[in-house]
Amino acid sequence: MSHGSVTPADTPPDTPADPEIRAERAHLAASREALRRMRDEVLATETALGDAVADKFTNEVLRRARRTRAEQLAALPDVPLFFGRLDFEPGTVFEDGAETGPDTDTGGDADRVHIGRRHVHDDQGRAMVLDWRAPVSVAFYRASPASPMGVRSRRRYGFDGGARLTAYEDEPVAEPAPAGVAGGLLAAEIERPRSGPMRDIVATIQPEQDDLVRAPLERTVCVQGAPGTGKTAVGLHRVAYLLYSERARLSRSGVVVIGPNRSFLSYIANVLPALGEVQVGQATVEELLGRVPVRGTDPPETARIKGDARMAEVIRRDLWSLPVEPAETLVVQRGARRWRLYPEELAGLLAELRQRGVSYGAGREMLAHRIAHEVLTRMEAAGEVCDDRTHTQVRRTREVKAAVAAMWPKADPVKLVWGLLGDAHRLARAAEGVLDADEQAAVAWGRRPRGVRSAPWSVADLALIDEAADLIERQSGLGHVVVDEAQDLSPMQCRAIGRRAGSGSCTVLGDVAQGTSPGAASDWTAVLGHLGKPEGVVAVLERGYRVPAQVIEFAARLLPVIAPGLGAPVAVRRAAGSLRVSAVGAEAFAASVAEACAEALDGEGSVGLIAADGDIAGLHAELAGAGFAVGVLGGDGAALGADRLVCVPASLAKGLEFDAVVVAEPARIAAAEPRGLHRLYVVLTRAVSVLHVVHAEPLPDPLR
Ligand SMILES: Nc1ncnc2c1ncn2[C@@H]1O[C@H](COP(=O)(O)OP(=O)(O)OP(=O)(O)O)[C@@H](O)[C@H]1O
Repeated sequence: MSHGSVTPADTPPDTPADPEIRAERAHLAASREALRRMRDEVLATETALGDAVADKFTNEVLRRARRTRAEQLAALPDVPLFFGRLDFEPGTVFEDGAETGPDTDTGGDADRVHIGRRHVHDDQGRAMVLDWRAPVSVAFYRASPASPMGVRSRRRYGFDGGARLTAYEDEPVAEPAPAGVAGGLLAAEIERPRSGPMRDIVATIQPEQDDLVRAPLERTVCVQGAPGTGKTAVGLHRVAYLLYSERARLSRSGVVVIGPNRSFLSYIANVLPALGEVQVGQATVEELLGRVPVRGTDPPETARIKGDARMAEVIRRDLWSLPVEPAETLVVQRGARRWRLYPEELAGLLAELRQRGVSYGAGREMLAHRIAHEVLTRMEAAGEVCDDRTHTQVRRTREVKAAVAAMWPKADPVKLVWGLLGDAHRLARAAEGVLDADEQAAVAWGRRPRGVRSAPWSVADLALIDEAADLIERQSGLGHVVVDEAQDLSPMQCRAIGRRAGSGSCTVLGDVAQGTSPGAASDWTAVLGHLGKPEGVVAVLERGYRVPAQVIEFAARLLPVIAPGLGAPVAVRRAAGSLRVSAVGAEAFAASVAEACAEALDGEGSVGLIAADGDIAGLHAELAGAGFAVGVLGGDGAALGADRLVCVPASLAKGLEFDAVVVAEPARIAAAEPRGLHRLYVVLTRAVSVLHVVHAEPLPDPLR
């Protein structure tokens, strides 16, 4: 790749000498002004609001739509409106030299478009900035010497912290690019110091990522990727892309992004709004399935069995053991006459309905209808005139209701699971031949909790309740579901999420080497099967953008133990001095950690001190006592971005990143849980620039 002129970003002249930069800045300012006008227009449009009471709802909907549209058009002050430009061969984009807008006539004989986060047009409706998701923009990410897509040259821009354009880099598409990461601006973008939440990567999406981002809505995509390969980024950008290309379908059915915990969700919360998408739901699995408050935690083995797909069969059997054959004749009194249905007739109706494959609740409804129908058949045979009203009346008689209640009892998902886990005999009946005695003992509550509200519900129980709920009444699906850190989902959780997706598609993101939950997945085909999307396509991302090679090579020493057969990631950057490992004496440990933090703070950007959960409070107290401004990451993620230095419990590190990371005592992280080495792998791969490992105990074997 060859570069055009690059103005050093560290000395941005207010009136740059380079006329190209002056012209580009003018276009940026004009685009910003045009976007402001577009937004003002939306807000000023007085949609004809009706005043009749019946119109109130419509009015509210219109108002809300207007507000959303205005939010989508709000320019974020520190995010530049465009980040790239394409010069196409003339006639590729515009017919006969037509131009995109008033500022795009400097391309000589080229068709020139600026690519940005939003579509911006001028007064006459001519495009000033094309949305990165528009079909023409694809070439920005994919044009290559082998397939130039009509592009002559691609320009990327550099900006300073205030979104002021300070540099550009031209890349003639016909020239082959060297292997490794693209030009200086791309490397600079990746290394730009982090502060606060995750940001978008629209300016620098790589071809292998773009393939996944633009995969069609119908396709379920499963991305296996080493730490920092951009899985989360790909998932969020795919959402933005799908909302652009399939807006009508998805705005009806909805999209949700599922992440491992609240602090992770707050970390990624700004990415979609920065791309103009303000209406995507985000939830943890616990929130998504939360029919009861979670109060308890299961031992790992219990969690693993409760998460096993065999539990679906146990629950199905337990629920369908509820309908029982009637013992008594049903007698319906109408006026002076009595109509009888004998037990064997009722049993026939029951058996027939059980075979139908309908949900439990629907079957129950149908039973009342079938009974009423039988009674009416008899009445008609005896010469009585019946109509729909008669049917309804019969169905609603006390006798029919009582017969249905006895034969096909009402079921409630929470009570069902409560009853099942709290009754060893009932569990044994439902689990016979499915779970062995030890497994049954592991999932049963020692003693039945008094009520459903006071039960020590665990996260794993939520998926059991959800399974029961769906058997009782089928749920309707969303248009698209993105699941991040999917390797940690149990099969039962996958089933629950798959039901939310219904006939819609999923983006499944994860890394089997980072699986830390008791039932963590080692095989994506199985995950897709449990999600009910066996046709999903598994793709592998290999190039790691976050972590420098020296650091990833150190962490990858764990791979043969934690994920045999999984290839080591290929880092796109090497950075001398990016890895330090300090062995210190136990007495000097705290001071050494503090010193490592101080050194990390000398550099730019965010610093994470990661340690075993149980060590965090002590380390935080030491640091605060030594005068550091330091926060502790808690469940809500509020500490991210508040202080430059944050203490991070190892269990919350997943998915996060910091410019510099200090890892205190890896052996204790590894020893803290059954899949501790997987946790350690996660922890060691959070650094963008520098990783400093400080230890007094010996390093875990594979790292030595
Ligand atoms: N094409 C790209 N251009 C610039 N930055 C990128 C690109 N792809 C990824 N990154 C950056 O690399 C970092 C890692 O990305 P991301 O968090 O999406 O990776 P991940 O695969 O989800 O990692 P993990 O498995 O550790 O959760 C982020 O800072 C992201 O912005």
